[in-house]
Amino acid sequence: MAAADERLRRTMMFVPGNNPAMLKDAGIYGADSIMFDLEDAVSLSEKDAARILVFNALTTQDYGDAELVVRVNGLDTPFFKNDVYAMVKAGVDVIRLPKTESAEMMRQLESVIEEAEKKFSIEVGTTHMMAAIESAKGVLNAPEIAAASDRMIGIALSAEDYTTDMKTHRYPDGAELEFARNMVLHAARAAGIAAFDTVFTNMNDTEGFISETQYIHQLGFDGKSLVNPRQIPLVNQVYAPSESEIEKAEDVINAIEEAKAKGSGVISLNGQMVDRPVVLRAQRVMKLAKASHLIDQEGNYIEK
Ligand SMILES: CC(C)(COP(=O)(O)OP(=O)(O)OC[C@H]1O[C@@H](n2cnc3c(N)ncnc32)[C@H](O)[C@@H]1OP(=O)(O)O)[C@@H](O)C(=O)NCCC(=O)NCCSC(=O)C[C@@](O)(CC(=O)O)C(=O)O
Ligand SMILES: [Mg+2]
Repeated sequence: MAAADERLRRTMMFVPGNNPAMLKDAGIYGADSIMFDLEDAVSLSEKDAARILVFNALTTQDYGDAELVVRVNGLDTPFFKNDVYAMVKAGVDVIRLPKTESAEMMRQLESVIEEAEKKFSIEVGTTHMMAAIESAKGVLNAPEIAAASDRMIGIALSAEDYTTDMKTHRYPDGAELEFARNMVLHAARAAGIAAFDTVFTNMNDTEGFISETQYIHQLGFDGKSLVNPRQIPLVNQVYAPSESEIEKAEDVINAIEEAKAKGSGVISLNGQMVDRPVVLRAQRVMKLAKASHLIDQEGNYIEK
C-alpha cells in the first residue's frame, strides 16, 4: 500500500544543500517539488554544514505550496542517521533515498524515520519516502521497492549513476534507458505512486531537453527530476494540455454529469464511448489545465 495522493509532481528540482543563495531562492521558480540535496552535490567535507543549512532553510524559509523533499546520504554512509533525524525534526515532507536496490533498504529508512518521529513528537507516518533507482539491481527490484511501505509517494530513475552501473553512458536517443524507464514507470503505477524521470544535465541543449520531456510525458511519467530552474517552464509547457484537449475534457465531464443525473455510468459522446477511464483522463487534463493557469478553479478560460 502506498501514500497515494493527488498532488501534481511535474518538476522536482535539486538544490545543492551547501549553497545558501540557492537554498534561499529555491521557492521563487515555481517547482512543484523542491529537493534539497545532501548527497552527491555536497562534498564530504561539507556534509555536516549542509545538513545544518538545509535544516535552517526548512524551518525558516517560506517555500509556498511546494512539496519539500530532501535527498539524504545513503544507508551505508556515516551521515545517513543524522541526516534523517535532522530532516524529520525540520518537518520535511519526503525523504528521498539514493541508490535504492531493495525493499529492505526502504524499510531500514522507514525504521529510522519512525524513531525520529517518536523522538521529536511528530505523528508517526507523516514523513513520506521516495526511492531513487540508480543501478541494474534497483531496476530489477523496482516493483518491490515501490510497494515497500505506505509512506512511499514515488520512485525516480537516476540515469547518471544507472548508466555508469550498466557500463554505458547517456545518448541523445535514450535507447540505453528504455528498459529502466519502463520498469520504473510500471512499478510506480502498479503501486499507485508517482514516477519521476531522470535529470537532463546539458543546460545548453534546450531542444534535447524538450524532446526528452515530450517522450517521458508520452510514456506516462508524472514529471522529471531537474537540476536548473530554467528547466521548470519547459516541463510545464510540455505537460500543459492543448485548448482542444481541454475542450474535449470539459465535454466529457459535462456529459458524464448529465448521464449520472439520469442514473447511467456509460454514455456516447460524438460517437465515442465515455466510461470511467475516459472520465479519469479528462479530470487529469482539467487539473493540469488549472496548474498551467489556462483555466481558473471554476473552469473559465484565463485570458493571456
Ligand atoms: C547545473 C548548474 C551548475 C548550472 O549553473 P548555472 O550557473 O549555469 O545556472 P544558471 O541557469 O545560470 O542559474 C540562474 C540562476 O538560478 C540559480 N540556480 C541554478 N541552479 C539552481 C538550482 N538547482 N537550485 C536553485 N537555484 C539554482 C542560480 O544561482 C542563478 O541565480 P541568480 O544568480 O540569482 O540569477 C546549476 O544549475 C546547479 O548547480 N544545479 C544543481 C546541480 C545538482 O544538484 N546536482 C546534483 C543532482 S544530479 C545527481 O546527483 C545525479 C543523479 O543522482 C540524479 C538523480 O538521482 O536523479 C543520477 O544519478 O542521475
Ligand atoms: Mg546519483
